[in-house]
Amino acid sequence: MKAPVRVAVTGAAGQISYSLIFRIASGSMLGPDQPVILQLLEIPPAMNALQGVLMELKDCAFPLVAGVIPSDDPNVAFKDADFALLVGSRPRGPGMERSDLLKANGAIFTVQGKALSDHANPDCRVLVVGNPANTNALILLKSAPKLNPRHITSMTRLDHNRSMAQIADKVGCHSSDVEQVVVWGNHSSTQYPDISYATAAGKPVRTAVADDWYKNDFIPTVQKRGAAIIKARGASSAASAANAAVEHMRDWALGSKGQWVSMGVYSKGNPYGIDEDLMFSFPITCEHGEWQIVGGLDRDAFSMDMIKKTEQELQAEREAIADMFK
Ligand SMILES: NC(=O)C1=CN([C@@H]2O[C@H](COP(=O)(O)OP(=O)(O)OC[C@H]3O[C@@H](n4cnc5c(N)ncnc54)[C@H](O)[C@@H]3O)[C@@H](O)[C@H]2O)C=CC1
Ligand SMILES: O=C([O-])CC(=O)C(=O)O
Repeated sequence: MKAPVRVAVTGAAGQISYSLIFRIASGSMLGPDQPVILQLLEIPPAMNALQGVLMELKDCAFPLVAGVIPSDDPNVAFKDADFALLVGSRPRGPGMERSDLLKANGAIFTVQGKALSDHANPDCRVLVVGNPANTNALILLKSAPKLNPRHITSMTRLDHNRSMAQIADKVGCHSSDVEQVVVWGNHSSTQYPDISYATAAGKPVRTAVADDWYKNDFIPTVQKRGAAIIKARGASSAASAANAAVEHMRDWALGSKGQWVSMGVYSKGNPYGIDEDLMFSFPITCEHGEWQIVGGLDRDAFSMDMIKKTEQELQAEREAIADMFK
């Protein structure tokens, strides 16, 4: 057995965490030979609900759980953390855009960025899930000077997985046979799910589907899937979001085995000429605990236009938080 690693999860009594924590504890994220110490952060009014989660966690008797530390203090929850999954923040309701949450949630990420910087393992790998995830991650990056900017990421894996599933339905294959999907930009309704390089069972997808389906059905379906789930469930996606978080961290830590994944990463030094001070989702491969952007992809005029729109939205979100860093 390996030595335990410390995994911090915020919003630990919320909807996403109710799936996420149990998946991490079972070994789905870091592997069946990796014990974990779970460090679970909540706000004081939710500490009772968190006690219930702890009771259930105990009742699972997971062999890989080497300790559980619940806290309402980020300085305690992030102490020596090797991985941090930042879920805790308000979800949107019907009719809202995720960027409407910036005012309510942005401040959380200055406080938690500082706490991570001061107390976590300096190599800590961070995933921001709470919305608006890209710009919250940018706030965190700017608040956490002791962390490696390459180790702060935001989640677009759910959009990536949604894209694979939509393509599989359309061409009639299994979603696991779909490869080389890319989600560019923001986890928002401007995101660009790009099938230009995608294959399904080894065959190019772009020529197998009609242009009209791609542009007028697939792209809006993926862009608005979160809102469709809120409409159907009366609450935002939780189990699929937890699954995406597990897969994001798993592939980052253990390698994507040559597969392309989508991750929001700091854009500094990116090969596509994107503004260099954004958290932007790119095509990524992971190896040995580090990510690399897949370079050298040709983008046609349609793709360039879609990428520009999502970049501009992220620039506007950055403008909206500029006052926090004056
Ligand atoms: N990036 C993505 O793909 C996705 C992101 N999300 C986002 O994830 C976030 C969480 O969603 P749910 O779990 O469904 O919400 P939820 O409301 O069920 O749970 C959020 C939890 O965070 C806690 N919390 C609030 N402020 C906190 C703080 N400062 N520190 C620690 N905990 C805090 C709350 O007490 C609550 O228990 C939302 O912002 C949602 O929009 C949801 C789905 C996908
Ligand atoms: O749409 C939302 O607010 C929740 C979310 O981020 C998603 O399901 O992609």
